[in-house]
Order: sequence, then structure tokens, then C-alpha cells
Amino acid sequence: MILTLEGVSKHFGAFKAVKDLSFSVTEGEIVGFLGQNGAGKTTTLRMVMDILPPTKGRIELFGSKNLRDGRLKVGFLPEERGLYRKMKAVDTIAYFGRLKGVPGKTAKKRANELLERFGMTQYAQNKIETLSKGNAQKIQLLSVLTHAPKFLILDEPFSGLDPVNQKLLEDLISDLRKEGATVLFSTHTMEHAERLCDRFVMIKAGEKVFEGTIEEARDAYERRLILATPDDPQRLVGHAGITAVTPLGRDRYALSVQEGTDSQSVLAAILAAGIHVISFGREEARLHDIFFRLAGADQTQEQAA
Ligand SMILES: Nc1ncnc2c1ncn2[C@@H]1O[C@H](COP(=O)(O)OP(=O)(O)OP(=O)(O)O)[C@@H](O)[C@H]1O
Repeated sequence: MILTLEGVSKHFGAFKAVKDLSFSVTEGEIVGFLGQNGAGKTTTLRMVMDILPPTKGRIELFGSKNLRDGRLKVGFLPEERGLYRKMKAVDTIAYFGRLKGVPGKTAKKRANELLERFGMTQYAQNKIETLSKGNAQKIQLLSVLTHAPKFLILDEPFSGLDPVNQKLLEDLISDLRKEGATVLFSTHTMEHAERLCDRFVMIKAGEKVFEGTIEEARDAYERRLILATPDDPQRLVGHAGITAVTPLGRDRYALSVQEGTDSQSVLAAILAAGIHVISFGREEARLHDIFFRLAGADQTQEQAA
């Protein structure tokens, strides 16, 4: 196990920012750490990186409670972005590598390789203060990679990047995984998590509300079946576990079913009722929709975030 949290809590005075949180990250996976603004993501990641002590609970990095040693092997992108404004881009990346024990020459070589890979070579000699916000952020991200960490912890890595660079970052994270890295990243927007993650951990007001794969989330939280028919299927309510029929327009209906209902028996009941079936299948919820249900968030908050 790369990372394990067991019963971790963090209190700031009377305020409980993280409550009895347990989850784990296994080698080679990409895990999305999801939650709205203020849910407790940054606080949790800071505890993992030994920046904040937990009030309660156990954290293990690489199977050890010694976070001070473990964190040296982690590539950590903190939420607060900070670079030396007068330092050149290439030197910045090399500098962070040296802090993690990479010899000077290797660090410089690696910095140049990273700049090339991320299409940033033309900025190598630019001082940080002359870069755009997004480009400075990319330099900070590359600085996290200088020591070729096996485990990356990225706090909101997509925020502040334009769509083109967000896509580049997604590709970079996928590539790093192919090269054997493990990644845990936090986000309050679902689209990246949906495309990238093997699993996700979702927290709300400091408490875990879900841990699992997207499929597991769908199984647990999406129980509607979609039926297209020219007939009126209201008479199905009460049969084969169907609890409600909601018209969606254009001859489409959502059938809400009880937990554990088998879709085959629902289809059999539909046919037995003499209802003509144009199409039938499980509703494919987007992670975004599931997030809103789990987090109890409202759309306006998400859009404002
Ligand atoms: N040092 C602190 N003292 C008091 N409260 C704090 C402190 N650090 C964080 N908090 C509070 O803990 C809660 C969780 O904050 P945290 O930064 O972990 O959330 P987050 O999920 O990372 O949100 P965001 O996406 O906005 O960064 C917030 O209500 C925040 O105000």
C-alpha cells in the first residue's frame, strides 16, 4: 500500500475540518480526491505530507508511519503556489530536484527534459516573474517531477490552467502512470477525475461519503432504468421492483427501482405487460451528476467555484 489513512481527524479549535477519515491508495493507481471548496482536501493532504499533525488517527506512507522520510519520495504540488520570482524556469525545476537529493548535473538535465516534454523549452531561461500565471504553474508542476517520484500528490493541479494545458496535464498524468507512478490528486471539478481516475474518494464537510470506482458509484447511486416506448408505462409501478415511472419527454421514461433489482426481470415485466420496447437500459450517470447527489451540492455553487 502506498498510502493508508485510518480514522484520521483534524480539529482547528472547536472546528472539525476532517472527521474520522479512512482510505488508501494502492501502487500504480490514479485516485481522485473529490470534494467541494472547504471539504477538507487540502487539510488532509497537508497531514499526509507531515505539514500538519492529525488530531487523531494513523497515516502511513509507503507502509511506514515515518512521514518525514516518506514524504521525500513524494512529488507534492501544494495548493498555494510559490516559486522564487527571480529564479529562471530551468533553475527552479532543477532546484526542487536538488532539495529532494538529486545531484546538481542530473537535476539540470532532467529539468531540460521536462521542459521539452511539456513544450516549455522556450521559457527555460525566463525568470519566473516574467511568466504567465498558467506557465508559472506548469513550472511548479514540473518541479514536482524532477526527482522522478513514484508517488505524486497534487492539490488542485488543474486549477488555473487553460483547457489546452488541462488536457496536457491529463496526458502527463496518464503517461506517468504508464511509467509506474501512483497519483493522488484533489479537485472540486469532476471532469478530470472522470477521465483519469481508477478510483475516487469523495469527502463532504470532512467526512468520506464515497470510496470506489466510477462503476461502483454508479451501481450504488444510480438505480434508474431508461425505457423508450410509445405506450404509457405508468402501470408498471409496483411490478418487478419498479417504484416510480418519470416521463422524460419524447417517449422516454425513467424507471426507479428498488435496491438489488435485476434489470432482466424488469424487462420481462415490461414485455409481459404488453408494452412495446424501442430501447431499454441503465441510465449512464456522469460522475458529475453522482457528485451532486453525494455531495448534496447545488449547481450554482459548483459553477461559482
Ligand atoms: N489553519 C486553519 N485554521 C482554521 N481552520 C482551517 C485551517 N485550515 C483549514 N481550515 C478550515 O478547514 C476547512 C477545510 O479546508 P480545506 O482547505 O482543507 O478544504 P479544501 O477541501 O481543500 O477546499 P478548497 O477546494 O477550497 O481548497 C475549511 O472550512 C477551512 O476554513
